[in-house]
Amino acid sequence: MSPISNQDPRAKLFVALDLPSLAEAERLVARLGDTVTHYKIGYRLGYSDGIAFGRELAASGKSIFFDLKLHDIDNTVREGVESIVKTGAHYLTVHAYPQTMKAAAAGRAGSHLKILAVTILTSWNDVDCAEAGYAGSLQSLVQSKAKQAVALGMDGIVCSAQETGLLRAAGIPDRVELVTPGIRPAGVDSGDQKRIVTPRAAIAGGADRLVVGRPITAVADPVAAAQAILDEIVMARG
Ligand SMILES: O=c1ccn([C@@H]2O[C@H](COP(=O)(O)O)[C@@H](O)[C@H]2O)c(=O)[nH]1
Repeated sequence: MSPISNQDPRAKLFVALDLPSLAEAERLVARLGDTVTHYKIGYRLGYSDGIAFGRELAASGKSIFFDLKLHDIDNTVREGVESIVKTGAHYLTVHAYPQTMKAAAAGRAGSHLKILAVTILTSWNDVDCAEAGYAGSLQSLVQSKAKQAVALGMDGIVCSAQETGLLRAAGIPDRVELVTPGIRPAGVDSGDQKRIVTPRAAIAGGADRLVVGRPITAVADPVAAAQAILDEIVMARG
């Protein structure tokens, strides 16, 4: 499979393979076929067969995003990132703590792996930030973490699509990708997500890539659900 252009709407959509088993993930990827070109592998699959599966998908031409949200002592983060580089994956997340981001930058040096810094989870709101001991508003936290991530050489920021305008206005440069989970088509259950945006509004508001799990993986017709989101992406671009 030749690499798809960034202008192709499929390059904007990462489907989160949060499935209970490798067999179910393989079945879903086969069913989605060429409709989906970008996949995210997180804790659920990553802690079982997901790393090997991601390596296989990357070799077959899919774009792979390991959402492992690393945060550990520097040496462990650096060595973990070095292992992920060897899988051929394209993206990896780390939590946006300065030491962790510096270690991740060292681990991926000289490779094509892009490191994304997770600011504040999209399942959090202001109350959750206060409960975790943060002072200041959620938006100001996202902004300061994003600025620090850019200063430390991160390639992208994970935030809600509610914050993309704010981040660009605050000077986050265009070369830094804004990757946004918490995407919900109109009328779809938000589940545990607290900062949700529709696919169309997210793209119109400046999100570079959307991360979508359950609205595609937990429905009767995942191909139709993915296609409807791709249609919204096209509509948003006018
Ligand atoms: O802030 C964050 C960071 C990561 N995620 C991940 O994205 C998907 C979203 O799945 P849905 O089923 O569409 O809610 C999931 O894998 C999360 O771990 C996030 O939601 N928010």
